[in-house]
Amino acid sequence: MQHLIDKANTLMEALPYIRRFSGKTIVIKYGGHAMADEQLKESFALDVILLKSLGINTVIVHGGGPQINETLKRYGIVSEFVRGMRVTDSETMKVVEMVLVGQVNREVVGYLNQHGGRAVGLSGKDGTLLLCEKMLQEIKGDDGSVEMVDIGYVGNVVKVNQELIQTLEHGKFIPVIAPVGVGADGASYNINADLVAGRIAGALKAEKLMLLTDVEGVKDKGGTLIPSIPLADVPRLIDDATISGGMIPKVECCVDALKEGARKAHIIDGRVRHAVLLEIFTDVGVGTEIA
Ligand SMILES: Nc1ncnc2c1ncn2[C@@H]1O[C@H](COP(=O)(O)OP(=O)(O)O)[C@@H](O)[C@H]1O
Ligand SMILES: CC(=O)N[C@@H](CCC(=O)OP(=O)(O)O)C(=O)O
Repeated sequence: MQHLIDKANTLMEALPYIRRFSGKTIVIKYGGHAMADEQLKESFALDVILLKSLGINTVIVHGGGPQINETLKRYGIVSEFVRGMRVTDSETMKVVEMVLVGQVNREVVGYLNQHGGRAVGLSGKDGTLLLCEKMLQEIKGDDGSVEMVDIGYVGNVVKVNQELIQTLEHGKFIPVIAPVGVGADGASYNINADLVAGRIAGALKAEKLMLLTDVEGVKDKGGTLIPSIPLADVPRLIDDATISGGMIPKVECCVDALKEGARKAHIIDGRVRHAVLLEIFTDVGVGTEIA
């Protein structure tokens, strides 16, 4: 009997969170590493469908970095990153679009729908969902000098067509967005998926932005998880290299989303089954909150 009471208690623990989030928007960035195996993909799909059934508007932005790497390798194209952004020439851009829009997006939509969801796949080009401009990357030299580097077809989001997302939400659909945007000239741009999720969360004034990744959260130099990072500490943690590589766009996009009006931002471990539910519906929370 006790285990049944424990189950009921667990459900009751979720009640205040259901009340708080019902009718609100949560933006989830589903990283390429978090799609590691079949069980994880299934638990992610079920989590999202549960949120939607509880009346929580859920918007998915997916990544696909490892999947792009695999295909580029097959084509013999070498790829490098500058501060977590892939240097993207026109040949690389074709592969990025093919993998993100033609493969990963289809797969995420397929999983959600197969488990009973009403997912609709979009790229940032559909309905000009993500209008972009070319991003230049800032490189700081050891002498304190700053150089702006052209990294090709890498985009910064200048405008989000939030009306398109809201139309889908009102129709009870789950938007699943591939991080490929369009420039004013019609060119395709590769956008870091964290950045897209952050801009969408900001534009929608989301209740929560969740970035699912392949580590427990943000760690200090000793490798210990930092549960909460105040906004003001982020530049220092990047400057002293506590935060590096792919974690830089993650924390920066959390900061941007919060400044734009999103209420909370979390970086959590997508390798844990039901990570999304644990973060939203339990008192403990998981990962790192940028506060
Ligand atoms: N302070 C830090 N805490 C945790 N991970 C960090 C930190 N600094 C850099 N990283 C790196 O960032 C990676 C996550 O970024 P990335 O590989 O781009 O993830 P994703 O594919 O989920 O977007 C981690 O696997 C880790 O190697
Ligand atoms: C500009 C840039 O770096 N774009 C990313 C887009 C995919 C992505 O962000 O995927 P993950 O979240 O799985 O890393 C890339 O080309 O890998």
